[in-house]
Amino acid sequence: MNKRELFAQIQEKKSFLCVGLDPVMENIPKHLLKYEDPILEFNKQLIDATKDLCVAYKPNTAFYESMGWKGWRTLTETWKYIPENIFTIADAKRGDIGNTSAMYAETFFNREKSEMGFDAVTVAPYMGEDSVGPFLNYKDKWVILLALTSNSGHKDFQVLETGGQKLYETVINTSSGWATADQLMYVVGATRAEEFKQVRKLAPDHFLLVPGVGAQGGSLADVCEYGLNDSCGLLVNSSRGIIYAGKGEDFAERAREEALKLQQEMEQILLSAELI
Ligand SMILES: O=c1ccn([C@@H]2O[C@H](COP(=O)(O)O)[C@@H](O)[C@H]2O)c(=O)[nH]1
Repeated sequence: MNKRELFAQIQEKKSFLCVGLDPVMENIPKHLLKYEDPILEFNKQLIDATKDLCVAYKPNTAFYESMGWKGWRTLTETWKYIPENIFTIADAKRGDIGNTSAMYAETFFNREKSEMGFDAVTVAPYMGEDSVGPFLNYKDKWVILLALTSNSGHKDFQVLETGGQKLYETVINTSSGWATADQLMYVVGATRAEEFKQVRKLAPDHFLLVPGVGAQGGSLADVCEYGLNDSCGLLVNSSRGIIYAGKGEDFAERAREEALKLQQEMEQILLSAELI
């Protein structure tokens, strides 16, 4: 899905919500345990309940990888279940020397080989251009580079001054020369709302993937104050706040209610910004 198509989806659904699919077996409602793959069933019901309210799904691969080969199967089947017109993000935070990155890229992008064809993968910038390049070789796919993350540890490196600017600013400045805003997004945490003005100075046209709303306490309104651009430019993620809104048989309805609250807030924001 290209940038124009993504914005068209946002306008049609009046939403820039990304639902994070981060399931943990201990939190799966008990009545689903009778299924052969309870987590897949959980994900399917969540997708059915939210697919008209969101424009993206973001499974974090750690939640699947931790279950070994069965987890990879669940991830693959979850990806296959997501409707084709919804943007899919493998939150895998990969990046290695070139030939290894090429294998990571195949894992998430090469449907013929791995049976998964995500639209985007999250990538760590630390190893530099040759580690990101193999992902960018897939011209119809997206790289979402970690810039300013939502966790408290962001301060250990990302805001340190290097050559007169913060490290995350260097990441954006340098990497924006590697690909256009049609192929590159940045992760910027909702908990870093005070930095969005600066991020937008450096990356005016890029989409930003924004985790940290919901369980981590970030504010959608604060993010949007400076985060929006003329293509919306934001995919705002909530995982636990949506998928664990309810713990019983009505978990999917409760998840829908939480997703709806965010979608309705997003609709008002898009209207105020005259983007719909
Ligand atoms: O800076 C970052 C980068 C990634 N994440 C991931 O997003 C979700 C957030 O989940 P919540 O339950 O909504 O807190 C999760 O997969 C993180 O690993 C992030 O939070 N911050």
